[in-house]
Amino acid sequence: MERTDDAQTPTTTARPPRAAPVLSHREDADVSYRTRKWVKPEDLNANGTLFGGSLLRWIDEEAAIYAIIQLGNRRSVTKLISEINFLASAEQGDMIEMGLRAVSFGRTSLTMRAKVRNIITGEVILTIDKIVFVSLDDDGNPKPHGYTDITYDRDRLPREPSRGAG
Ligand SMILES: CC(=O)SCCNC(=O)CCNC(=O)[C@H](O)C(C)(C)COP(=O)(O)OP(=O)(O)OC[C@H]1O[C@@H](n2cnc3c(N)ncnc32)[C@H](O)[C@@H]1OP(=O)(O)O
Repeated sequence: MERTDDAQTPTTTARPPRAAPVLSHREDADVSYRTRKWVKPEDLNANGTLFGGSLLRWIDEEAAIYAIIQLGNRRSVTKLISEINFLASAEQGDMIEMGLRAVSFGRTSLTMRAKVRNIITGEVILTIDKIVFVSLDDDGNPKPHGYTDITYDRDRLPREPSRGAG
């Protein structure tokens, strides 16, 4: 039986060669870039470009680790992710980097902004104005974290005496 257009496997159209973009190393005005990812076949959507769900999973994990370090509490959970604006995409083999910055510290929460860019094309893939994480107590209720600004060290990480001791 002849295949219809809808049934065809998507193919990636070759990008015309272009000069490598000059990206600032790890910082821009909005965020500090942290984790880089390589776009693999399992990360693609039916259009043959980066699947938004994969990207959101990576960002949520990145934000969770950032919040845990900033709030000094492993029980920090995603409360809110604001509008996600997909501006560009990435193809198999591209490398992307994810950036975050703390915007404000509340009593129990931390608000961050996120940006993802394509290292190969230099394009911004998405921006998220607000990602809110909440610090929880052992009963799962919001717990005051006591912090008002960013730490650049690992000094808030909760210590577990039974682990890592000589
Ligand atoms: C890493 C992960 O993937 S975690 C998995 C996904 N996340 C979850 O499962 C969390 C499920 N949600 C919950 O358990 C609850 O909503 C909780 C415990 C997080 C919060 O409960 P709430 O009843 O909203 O708590 P409460 O009203 O006290 O608000 C807690 C904080 O969140 C903030 N907050 C609550 N709702 C919002 C909102 N819509 N937008 C922004 N901030 C909000 C509050 O301002 C408060 O911050 P502050 O103390 O710094 O002022």
